[in-house]
Amino acid sequence: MVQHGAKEKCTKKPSSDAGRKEMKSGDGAGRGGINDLYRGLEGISLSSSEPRRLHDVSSLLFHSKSNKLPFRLPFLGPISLAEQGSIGAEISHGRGLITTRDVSMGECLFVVPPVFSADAVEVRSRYLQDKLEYGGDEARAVERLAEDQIVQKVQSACNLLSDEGIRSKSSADRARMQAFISQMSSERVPTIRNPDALMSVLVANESPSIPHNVTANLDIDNIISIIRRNAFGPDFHSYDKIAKCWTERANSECCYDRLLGIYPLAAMINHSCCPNAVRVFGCIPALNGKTSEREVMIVHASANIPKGTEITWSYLSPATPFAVRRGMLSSKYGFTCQCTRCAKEEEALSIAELQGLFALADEGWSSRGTIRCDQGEEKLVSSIERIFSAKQVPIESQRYLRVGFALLYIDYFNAAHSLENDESIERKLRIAAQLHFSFVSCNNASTEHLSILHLCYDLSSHLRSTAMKGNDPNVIARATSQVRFWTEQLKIAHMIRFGELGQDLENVRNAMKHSKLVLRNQDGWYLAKDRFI
Ligand SMILES: C[S@@+](CC[C@H](N)C(=O)[O-])C[C@H]1O[C@@H](n2cnc3c(N)ncnc32)[C@H](O)[C@@H]1O
Repeated sequence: MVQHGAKEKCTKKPSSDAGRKEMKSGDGAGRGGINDLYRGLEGISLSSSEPRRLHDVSSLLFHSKSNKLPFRLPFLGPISLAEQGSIGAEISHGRGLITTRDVSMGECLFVVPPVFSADAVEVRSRYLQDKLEYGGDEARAVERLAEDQIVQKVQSACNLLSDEGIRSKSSADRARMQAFISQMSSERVPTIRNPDALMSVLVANESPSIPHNVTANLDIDNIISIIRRNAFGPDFHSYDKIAKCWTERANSECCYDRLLGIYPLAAMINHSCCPNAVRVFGCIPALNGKTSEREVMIVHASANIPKGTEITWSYLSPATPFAVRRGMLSSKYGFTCQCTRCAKEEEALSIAELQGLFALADEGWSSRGTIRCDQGEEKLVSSIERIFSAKQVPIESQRYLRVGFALLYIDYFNAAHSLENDESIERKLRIAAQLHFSFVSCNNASTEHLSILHLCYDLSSHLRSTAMKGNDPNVIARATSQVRFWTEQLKIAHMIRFGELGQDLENVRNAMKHSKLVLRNQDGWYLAKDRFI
């Protein structure tokens, strides 16, 4: 049961030390310029036979300064709340979200603002002020400052509500507090009697039916525990990168719009290692005379989802190897994942010859970004591919397994940028195609997937440039169709991640330009103008 009882002011000092849900980005140095990408797009038809989707979310992302919103917030698409044991819905654990009709890949499921969030500009200024005190743990310092800011905001809403004199004026605060409290651990919440009413609470709708005593039992430990279990961190970037950027660019503008936010509806989504939804964060224009832009979370379907199916996403990067995934899910979230991918990978673990490979995947994970792409690496990736086929691992299992080696593969493909001959580029492209299809099975349009697709685009356009220098029309036609294939894959992945991009070629170009800049450049995030990933 959500706790309602004696009101108490929150007085203890905030402090924090927990890790948070994060995704790792795949970085690498780019070869082909943006212009190559544009050239590859020329002549590619963007017309789609599918009907237009509910909302063109991309217009929200690309025209965020236009002061126009294509819909009202919160936008709730074809979703509903359900719980384990509900008739007609298979929920993996406790409460969860399901689709209320068949949903197509890329369709927007919901768009919500946070009920509480850390303001990046304020956290950055605190961080730069206190910098000397961090003793080498700058990443933790950024995380702690972000967390402390949310604690303070919750405390002040809480204290405001405890004040009898202003209680009647604070329905927005009451709604936010109610949404916040609804995230107390599932053992302490009731079964869902009225899914619509709970949905309303989770998105902080200001309803007169919200009780006045929502501040009950919310001491500092409760607040911190809710933040640590449910807040959404930087997602695409790590606190490490943010701290580095802030330190190195102390005199320039703040280059991260969001750090940490509380999204109670999104916190209802359960985990799967082969999920059917992805999230991105965006900024929407200020409304009603308010000056600052608002952060929003936008959730899309990353696969076709039949009506009544549970909506899931991955709490970890899909590129996390099996053993690491299992350990992290157990220690951080307290469960063992039972998804198809985990079952297939566990089965593969029983093949003796594959066990050495599992160890390699773990090693690649723990030394990510530091592995050098030399001849040894080439042998390593080739031998992974050879073992898969020699041991006749079923295609489905191969796909799941390959994603756990993604970091090794990404390093390997990055090495292709310094390659001397087209034959080896072609070989890499063939392997890349396998990895691309693997990502489609595990987590469409994840950061790592987009990174691989951009690399594939570069490799194929390099082959096409070489072909153009010769005079063989067949070779040129083949190379051109390869570029088109990868461009099309990129377009689809972008549509999944950022929603329906519409018929406007310019929107697709912008999305590709933006994510290529972010994914492939160490300074990408800083350089990118539209910060919506
Ligand atoms: C963010 S909450 C998800 C909503 C949760 N089901 C509820 O009722 O509040 C995360 C918690 O849900 C549970 N959970 C999420 N995904 C799960 C899965 N695939 N299998 C088992 N438990 C899961 C774990 O207890 C986890 O700590």
